[in-house]
Amino acid sequence: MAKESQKIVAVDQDIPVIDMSLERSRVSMQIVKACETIGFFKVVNHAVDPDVTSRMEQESINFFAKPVLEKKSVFGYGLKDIGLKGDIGEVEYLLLHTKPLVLSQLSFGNDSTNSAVTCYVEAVKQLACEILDLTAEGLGLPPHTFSKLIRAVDSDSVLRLNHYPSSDQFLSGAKLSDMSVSLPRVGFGEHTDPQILTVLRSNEVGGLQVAFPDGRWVSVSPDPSAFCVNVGDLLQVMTNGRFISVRHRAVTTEDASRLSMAYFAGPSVHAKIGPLPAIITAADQPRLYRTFTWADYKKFAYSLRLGDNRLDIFRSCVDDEHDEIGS
Ligand SMILES: O=C(O)CCC(=O)C(=O)O
Ligand SMILES: [Fe+2]
Repeated sequence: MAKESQKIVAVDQDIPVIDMSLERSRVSMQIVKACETIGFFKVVNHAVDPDVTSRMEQESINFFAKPVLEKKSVFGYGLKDIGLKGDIGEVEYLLLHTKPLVLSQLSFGNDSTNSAVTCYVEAVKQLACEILDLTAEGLGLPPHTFSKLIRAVDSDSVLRLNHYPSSDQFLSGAKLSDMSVSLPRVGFGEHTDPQILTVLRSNEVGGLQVAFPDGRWVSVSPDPSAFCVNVGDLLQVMTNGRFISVRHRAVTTEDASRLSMAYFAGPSVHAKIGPLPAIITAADQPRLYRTFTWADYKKFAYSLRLGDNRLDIFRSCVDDEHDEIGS
């Protein structure tokens, strides 16, 4: 039996759904509240053109329908192995760097693929920056405090396409006659996202679950017209722990395959990340994290398992650092 702390609720009525068309100050307050209480929310009535999303989705479907050998020849493709430390899941994925030059010369698909990916990345980047600007405003910070890190020419943001096959097509080779396939399978194990902010869109098949501070795992109902947004580790650090980098996971339970497209908005590898002085001063709080570069953080994160807590090592022991953050 599931422990109380791991209880799953079937509905996601506790997940904030933020209507981006509402009055700006209201949206910004709602975003800040969601980031502080859960670290996760959905946005609707956003500015991403549905045609741009559909084209990206179709390119993803086309890619995952290719023979495995062909997919394996594409840089960034992964089958079941997540990271380098032995984590596995019922997932195949394609990880793409979002630098314009990389996107204009993809090693799969054709010109139309390149254009679909470029347009989608631009659209979700705009959305991530808009959400981050609203976040900064809600915190009383200069509007571009966070988004300037994403807009930097050498921003290290990535797009990951995840494909979770239906339960009758498990990658592990299990068959429907196998009783265990009716149980949820781990698609993408429990983790936090390392970057600043994640903007994720999925098809109509569910599977994403988020951990609430009270210990519940809440299943997120799929809505292809919405985007799921979650706080990443770096935003937790920059807000000195005021925002929660939410733990989440994806399970496969349905007889249909799930496709998710996650844009991870990150800074340049050289960017210095640490609690923002304005946040520490405003809350009159001790500084919880030391300053580090995104390169330092990534190097350390690669040495850990997917579900490990990566932030503890960056906890502050001293209170005397005043490096310029985000430079
Ligand atoms: O597919 C999902 O809904 C979750 C994927 C995810 O958490 C990730 O790619 O980091
Ligand atoms: Fe994630």
